[in-house]
Amino acid sequence: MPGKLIVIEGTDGCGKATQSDKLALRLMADGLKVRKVDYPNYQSQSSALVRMYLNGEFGSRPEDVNAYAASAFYAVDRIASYKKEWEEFYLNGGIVIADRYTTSNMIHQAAKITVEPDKTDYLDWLWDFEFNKCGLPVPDKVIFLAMPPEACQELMRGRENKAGGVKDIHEQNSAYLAHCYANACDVAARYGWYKIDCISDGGIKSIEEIHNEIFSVVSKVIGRA
Ligand SMILES: Nc1ncnc2c1ncn2[C@@H]1O[C@H](COP(=O)(O)OP(=O)(O)OP(=O)(O)O)[C@@H](O)[C@H]1O
Ligand SMILES: Cc1cn([C@H]2C[C@H](O)[C@@H](COP(=O)(O)O)O2)c(=O)[nH]c1=O
Repeated sequence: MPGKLIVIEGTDGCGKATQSDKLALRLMADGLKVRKVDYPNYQSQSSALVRMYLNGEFGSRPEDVNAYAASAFYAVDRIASYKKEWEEFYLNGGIVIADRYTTSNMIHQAAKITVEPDKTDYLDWLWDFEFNKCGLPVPDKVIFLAMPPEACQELMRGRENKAGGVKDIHEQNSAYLAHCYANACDVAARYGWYKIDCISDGGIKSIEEIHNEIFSVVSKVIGRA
């Protein structure tokens, strides 16, 4: 019987790695069969086209590659990782914690499409493509870290740059990231994602506070509440 797939989502720098690592470690410490995956899978050759895109080799603006083409790059990387790294584990009952998933295409690629019905058409296409046609599992729960763009910028400034000082074409474009955040709020509501408001009383909630909220939601999903 398949296990569970839990996705931690949000815009760039909102705390996904921090929270997904913490969650996976806590579940493992509780003796559960857990695996953590993250996307893009930069270490794998399967992410070559994603890396070329984010490095600006197809154009320096996100919209230089349309939502459908860019989504296909990311989907191919995910399929390779699923087949090689976690399909068997998941189908045999393992719990998979994903830092980003198909849901990142919903946030960052759907943001390129501003008119209706084009955006809904794209979202329907993406669902059918990744889950029905390509056979990736549908998440049991998507937890959306609602961290506004200014707060994400603050967190990313405080972090050592992931790529040795070089920002990718999404990170270089603060207007695009702000637009992705607005789109993420819309998509989260459409798909019933669990939304965590990461700001309270004008400040960013602590890592521990956000973790406890995530843990309580996930405990219900895995039947441990
Ligand atoms: N709630 C928080 N309060 C304070 N600092 C935080 C919080 N959450 C994360 N951080 C810090 O913010 C930085 C960015 O967090 P993290 O790397 O987890 O984000 P991310 O969403 O995975 O980033 P990316 O989208 O670039 O992969 C890190 O230095 C992390 O320690
Ligand atoms: C998995 C995935 C990612 N993206 C976007 C989201 C980010 O802007 C970049 C990846 O950068 P990170 O900071 O290294 O996480 O790519 C996307 O558009 N679609 C996806 O499926």
